[in-house]
Amino acid sequence: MRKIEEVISLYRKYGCLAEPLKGYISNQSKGDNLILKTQWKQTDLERIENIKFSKNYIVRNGQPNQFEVQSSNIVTENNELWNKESPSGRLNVIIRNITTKKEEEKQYIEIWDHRQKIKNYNITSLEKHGKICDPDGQFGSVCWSASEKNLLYIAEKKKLKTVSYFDSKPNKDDKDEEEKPVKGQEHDYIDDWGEQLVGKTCPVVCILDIDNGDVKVLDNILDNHSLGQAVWAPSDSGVVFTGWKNGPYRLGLIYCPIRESAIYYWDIVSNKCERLSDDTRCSALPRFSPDGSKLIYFDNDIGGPHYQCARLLMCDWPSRQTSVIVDIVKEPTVKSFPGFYVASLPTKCWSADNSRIILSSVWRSSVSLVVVDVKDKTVTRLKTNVKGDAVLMDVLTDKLLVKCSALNQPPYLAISSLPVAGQEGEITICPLDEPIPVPGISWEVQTFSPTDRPHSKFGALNYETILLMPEVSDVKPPLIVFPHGGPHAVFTEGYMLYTSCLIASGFAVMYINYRGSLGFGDNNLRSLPGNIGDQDVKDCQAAAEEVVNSGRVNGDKVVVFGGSHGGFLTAHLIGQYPKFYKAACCRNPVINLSTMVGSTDIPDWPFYESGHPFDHKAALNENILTDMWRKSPIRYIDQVEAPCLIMLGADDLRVPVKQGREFYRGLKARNKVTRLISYEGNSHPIIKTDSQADAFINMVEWFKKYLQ
Ligand SMILES: CC(=O)N[C@@H](C)C(=O)N[C@@H](C)C(=O)N[C@@H](C)C(=O)O
Repeated sequence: MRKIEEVISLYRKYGCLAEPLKGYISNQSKGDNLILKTQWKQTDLERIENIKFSKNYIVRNGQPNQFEVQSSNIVTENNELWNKESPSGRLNVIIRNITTKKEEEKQYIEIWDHRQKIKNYNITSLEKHGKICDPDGQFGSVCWSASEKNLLYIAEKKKLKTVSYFDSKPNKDDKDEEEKPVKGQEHDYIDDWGEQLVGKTCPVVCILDIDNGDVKVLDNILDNHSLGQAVWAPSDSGVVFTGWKNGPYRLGLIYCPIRESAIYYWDIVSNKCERLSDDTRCSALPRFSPDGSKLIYFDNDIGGPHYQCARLLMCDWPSRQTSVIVDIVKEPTVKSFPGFYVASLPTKCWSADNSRIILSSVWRSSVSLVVVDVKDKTVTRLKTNVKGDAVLMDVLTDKLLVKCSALNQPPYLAISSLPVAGQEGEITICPLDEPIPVPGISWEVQTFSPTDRPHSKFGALNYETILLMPEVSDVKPPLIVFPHGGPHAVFTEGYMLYTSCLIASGFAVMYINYRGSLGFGDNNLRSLPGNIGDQDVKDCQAAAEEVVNSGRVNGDKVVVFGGSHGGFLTAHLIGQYPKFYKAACCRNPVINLSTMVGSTDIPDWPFYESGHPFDHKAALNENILTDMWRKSPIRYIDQVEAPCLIMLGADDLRVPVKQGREFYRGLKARNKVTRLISYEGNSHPIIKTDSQADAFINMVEWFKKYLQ
């Protein structure tokens, strides 16, 4: 293992690489020449901040899949919330966040042509709505009308002004009723959508008239709903959007596409709103075909596992007839299509001839490009000529802009071509910049079939691990067992900074996609709820023992690391197998399911994952309390021997700091070696520039100390 000074310099090197955030193929692209507009981020550890910059490319499409690339100069922008060109490519909109000298936050919508800024609207001063939602966020979207006369965006609904009962400022009589401030409600609790959506209470659809700056706010078209993901309907006849039901109270929405939601259409002429999707399902991610004849979206159950296998549906726009294009896949084979697991979709995801959809989806332990023919409802995996994950960023005239990465390869952008229908086999990825891999990392995916522990309902299911090894190691490396969180999430063959730095520091790392992970079929995913703390723990331990018994790692130097549900598994593993692990590090761990219920933004999660039904009226009782305790790591705290480092995001609403603190106190009271680090300004993900770097070095130091 490297010295800590070397680990720090490794992190400085790999932790500050530029990473592509988003990009699109410009509508100005013509024939052979593609114009790509991309936005990047880069960590600056000296300034302790993430900077953002844009980069444009001209790609000449010579021979098929042979592209000549020129990249433009780099322009930095940190206050740009979004930059999107109009359908013709003639105009660009920039939504800008400005903090004034008086520390006021103002938002502007700027319209640019090829020469200069031609309009600049101070949206905040209009006082028509609250803050504009991040277009990349849960609710966000920014969409030009086909006419290029209007811009669709999502903003927080305007909140009532409130004043004290003792406010003596005279009420201006000219104010209409809803403008008059309300007395005595300044301290009312305002329900919001929870983790990373604090203050997001009721987003609404807004329409800006590009020419005169008027803003129309659609804040009364759908009662008691939050609106988002809005797109223009064909011929700008109205707006299609996703509506999430607000009441009776909101449950955390991020990472939880199971909150009651439906797809709606608001007609601009009638001002009427109609629901397009099934109100017994959760629907989201509406996308029109280029000719406007078809609308697709995804749906899954309301409630249940927080990520699920989703259905792909298509609405024939003229007739509004809706059909299922791709259904849930309950039990795929190791090689077959495992179903759709989609957290987001690029704005454009259709082939030029309106017959196919292209997207990225989890496919066992990787993220793959997938093509769906909406006529014959076939699903084809697009294999690429590079290892790792391929995430679709944009499609235009059957050219694909793809974000690629691998376990040893930081993310880069590439261009490729969609094969003709029926011949979707392997595609050639053409990088826009020369990929620079992290040297010395090899890996292999292993499949486990725990036939000795079949699931009571679904029988023999399998799961996978990814074992990453340092290529150059004169001794058997120590092993970090690394289960993912969720639990309905997955570790894939894409790049992760922490992992590449751990390997480069001399550790072996084993990702564990235990049963219940995404990408292995719906039955696999649903096998875990009700069995957490047992099935997932045993899956992790079986995999860890297998790799130790294989002699490839130093079995006397095994440690474990995990975040959130991965932290839950970490705490379980050191409690249930106290002699096996020499040290542990858990980030925002779930420690006690019953005490999580009253403080998390997702109280349905501890109920559902421990096998108990949930609705908004759900309350703990003696039976549930006992069962939750039995499934929680706190149950095994007396057995813990491994020194345990606990890292918390001080603002975490998902797994509140009380969980980690409960574990810390229990360990301290039992004279166990433990340390708790609380990172201010971080929520569930500990990703602030300095915090993320500090957490990594502290974790490596902790492991090195107890592996000596
Ligand atoms: C997949 C997922 O994130 N599920 C949500 C319900 C969730 O936030 N789960 C947390 C308990 C968790 O484990 N989150 C993981 C993904 C993490 O590492 O933050």
